[in-house]
Amino acid sequence: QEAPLSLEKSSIFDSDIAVEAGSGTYGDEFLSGSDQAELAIEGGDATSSHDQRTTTTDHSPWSYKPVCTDYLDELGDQLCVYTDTTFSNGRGISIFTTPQIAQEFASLLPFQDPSALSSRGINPGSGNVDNMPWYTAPIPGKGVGMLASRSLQRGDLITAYTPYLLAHMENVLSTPERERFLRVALDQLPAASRDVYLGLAKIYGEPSVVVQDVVKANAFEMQIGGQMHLAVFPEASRMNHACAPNAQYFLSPGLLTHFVHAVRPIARGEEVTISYAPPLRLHADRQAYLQSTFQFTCTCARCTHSGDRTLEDADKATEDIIALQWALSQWGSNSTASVKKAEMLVGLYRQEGLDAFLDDAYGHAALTYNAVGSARGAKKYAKLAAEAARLKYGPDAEAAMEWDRIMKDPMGHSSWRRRKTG
Ligand SMILES: C[S@@+](CC[C@H](N)C(=O)[O-])C[C@H]1O[C@@H](n2cnc3c(N)ncnc32)[C@H](O)[C@@H]1O
Repeated sequence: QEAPLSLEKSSIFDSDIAVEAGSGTYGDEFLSGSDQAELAIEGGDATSSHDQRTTTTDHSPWSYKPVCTDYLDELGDQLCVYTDTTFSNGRGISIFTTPQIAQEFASLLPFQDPSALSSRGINPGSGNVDNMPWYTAPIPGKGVGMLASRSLQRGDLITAYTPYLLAHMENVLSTPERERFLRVALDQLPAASRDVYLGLAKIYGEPSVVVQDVVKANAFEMQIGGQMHLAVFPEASRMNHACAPNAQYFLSPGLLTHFVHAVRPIARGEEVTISYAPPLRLHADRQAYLQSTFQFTCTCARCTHSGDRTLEDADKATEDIIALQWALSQWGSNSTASVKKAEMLVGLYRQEGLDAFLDDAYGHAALTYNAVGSARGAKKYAKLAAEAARLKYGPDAEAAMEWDRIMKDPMGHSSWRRRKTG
C-alpha cells in the first residue's frame, strides 16, 4: 500500500523516507557535505549566466532564452533554465531540467490551458484573501507556521498551489554550479515571487547557496517526464511538521500542484501540520531524522511526555501498530490475523492521531473482514480506505481505485473467505 514514488513528498532529498513512509524526504544529493567543502573553496557567481537571457518571445512558452549547462555525459543531455513569467496569472514558474523534459512540462495542462488552474481553485489569487482557509504567523520555537482561519473538517481542502521553482534531481553538478543556474531560475521569476521564495525557511543560512538552501528546507519531490524533480511550493512551505499531523498532502504532477487537506477537525486558529518523517518510526529515530535533516527537535504530542503518558507509552503504541500490521499481513495457515486485531489497529491509529495515514489501518481491516467472509465489514472499511487513500495519494490514485473495487464487489476480490475464521 505504498504510494507510487512520484507522489511522495521529498522534504528534500532522502529517498529512504519516501520509500518507507510515503512521507517527508529531504535527501542529501543537492547539498552534500563534500559539495559544501567545495563551495567554500570555489564560491559561486550567482548571476554570471544572467546576461544570456533575452526578452524575446521566440522560445514559447518560455519567457526567456533557456540558459544551459554544457552537455553532461552522466545525463546524456544538457540542463537548462526554463521560465514562464506569465504562468498562472503572472505567478510564474522556473524549471531547471533537460530540453526533452521541458517539452513534457510544456505539454501539461497548466501550460496548455491557462484557465486549468484557476477553474480548479488552484493558486487562489490575492483578491480572495478573506476566503482563504489559512494564514501564516510566527509560532514559538518553530519559525513561521500556517494556521486555520476557520474551523475545518476531515476532507476539507486547505491549500492547492503550483511551485515557483522545480529542479531536476541530478547529482552531477557541483553545488556552486547548480547554484548559478538555480539563481538564474529565481532571478527570472516575477519579482514578487522571487522575494517570497527568498523569505522562506533555510537550513544552512549560507547566502552563497541560498537558492539550494531554500530547496533543502522546503522542497517536495515530483516526478515529471520520468524524472524526479524537487519543487518548492511557497505557501505549503509554511506548514510545520508534527508526528501526528492534522493535514495530509499529495502532489498532482499533471496539474503541477501540491494539495493539502484536513484529516481531522481543525479549530480556527489551530496550527495546520503535515508530517515530514515516517510516522511508524520510534521517537528517537524520528527525532534523529528531523534533527539531521531539518535541524529541529520535534515537540509534538507524540514526542513529549504529557500527563500520565510517557514517551515509552507512545513508542509502545507504535510498536503495537507495527506488530498488528505484521500479523494482519500474514496469509498462511498459521496466520493469527483476526477482525479483533484489525479493530485494535484502527483504534490505535486514531488514538495516536495518525489520521493522515488511516488508509493503512482501514485497508488491513477491509481485507481482514473480507478474508472471514464479512462483506459488510469489508465494504465499510474499503470505503474508508478509499477516502483515506485519496487524501494521501490523490483522487485518481490506483490504491484508492482498488479499494473502490473491493467496496463494490468484495466477493470478487482474492481475499474473499481466504481465512476461514477470525
Ligand atoms: C518547510 S519549513 C516550515 C516553515 C518554517 N517554520 C518557516 O518559518 O518558514 C521547515 C522548517 O521549519 C521548522 N520546523 C518545521 N516543523 C517544526 C517543528 N515541529 N518544530 C520546530 N521547528 C519546525 C524547521 O526549522 C524546518 O527546517
